[in-house]
Amino acid sequence: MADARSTPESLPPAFLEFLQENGLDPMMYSMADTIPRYIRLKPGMEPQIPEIQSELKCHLNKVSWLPDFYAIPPQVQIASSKAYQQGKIYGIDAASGAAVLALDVQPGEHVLDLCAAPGAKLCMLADMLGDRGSLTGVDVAKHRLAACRTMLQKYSLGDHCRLFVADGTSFSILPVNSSLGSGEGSTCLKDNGSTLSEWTSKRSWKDRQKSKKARTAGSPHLTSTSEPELIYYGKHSGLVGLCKCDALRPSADDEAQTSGYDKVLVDAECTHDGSIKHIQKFEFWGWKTLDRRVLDAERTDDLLHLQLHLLTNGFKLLKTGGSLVYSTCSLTVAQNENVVQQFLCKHSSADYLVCLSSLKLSKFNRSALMTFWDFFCKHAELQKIDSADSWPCRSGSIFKTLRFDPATSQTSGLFVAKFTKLQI
Ligand SMILES: C[S@@+](CC[C@H](N)C(=O)[O-])C[C@H]1O[C@@H](n2cnc3c(N)ncnc32)[C@H](O)[C@@H]1O
Repeated sequence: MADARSTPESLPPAFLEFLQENGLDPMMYSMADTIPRYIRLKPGMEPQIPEIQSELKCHLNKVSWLPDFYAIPPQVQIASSKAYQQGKIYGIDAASGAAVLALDVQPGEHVLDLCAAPGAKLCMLADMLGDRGSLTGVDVAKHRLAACRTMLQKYSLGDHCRLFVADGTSFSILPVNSSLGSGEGSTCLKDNGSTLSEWTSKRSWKDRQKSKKARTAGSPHLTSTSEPELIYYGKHSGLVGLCKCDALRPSADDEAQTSGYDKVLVDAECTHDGSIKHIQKFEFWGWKTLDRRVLDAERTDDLLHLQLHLLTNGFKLLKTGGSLVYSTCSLTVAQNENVVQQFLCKHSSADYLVCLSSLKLSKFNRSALMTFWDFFCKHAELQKIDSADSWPCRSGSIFKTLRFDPATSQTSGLFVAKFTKLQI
């Protein structure tokens, strides 16, 4: 890392402009050397703490509000340690751990992680699930999903998991033991030869060309017509009889009501401005790679549109009574509270028009809201995150939403909102 203290003067003008537009304080990027690094210890490894401490040459400070998390000094590198290589620890920010904990996953549940890669949250979800239930990870980027598979295997957490390369805005495959079985409305994905073959995080020439094409076309994700590609399944993930519900068909909503996932995590694509480590990487690579196009995606509504669609589809795949957590590592209001508000606007007829008129919406978002209105009637509700009472975070500007930031939480920035699906 070049220097772990990006001062406001050292940040590139395009990024400073983005921060200013969003009322964010550039000073937080100078806090990197005062915020600890966090690791998660695989449950059951507690007796090995003294050995891990002596190997990392630092004390593991238990994070009192987050089980299995430890804070270590920010300069300690874990990648070359045996504890890391042998799958006893992995790096994950405490705020990310909180987003996963907010889902309150219970053994035996069916869980969907709609933007799963590179997979730290997926691993924690798999750990919470234990040896019952199922975990489905989805990501649009195949090479990033490769990292998920590597992590699941390294930490021996893959038995109940399956991974799909798919667009989370249209993904429609229900949990494995869905009551729909393999009858009408279900689909059985076949091994196309590449599914079961070993593949690595190295991307093929064809893949690279595909993403290059997508980037040139200004679209970081697959077209909604692309079929999901199953690229990993654990031996207890129940591959056969995959049930699909047509995510865009209103009646499919009924299928998901009873056969959907118990818990859904939508850790949406965002500008990553709340992640100090992410921003530092650009400093290391040279600021030029901090592409203004990524930041501009917020301005042009592309990203906000993607976030709203990911949240909407995740909610569609949720079972009645289930919970969904929406999180981003951006600190902007546009990618967090505004997305939540737009989403909620679709659920209460009383609030709907008031909301719609109060929001500064582009023509596109306004018509998208009108389209979705038919599909959702009063069955989403923001839920209080009970365990958060002891968390070092603050409330977002919408009641029951939470915000972590370096100054308040000694963590990276993260926004968390939890919804429940009510019976209608
Ligand atoms: C913030 S990262 C997720 C981090 C991940 N949850 C973790 O803990 O490691 C956002 C992810 O969303 C993925 N993504 C972007 N657009 C998507 C889409 N349309 N459908 C599914 N995933 C998408 C990106 O490839 C990226 O891996």
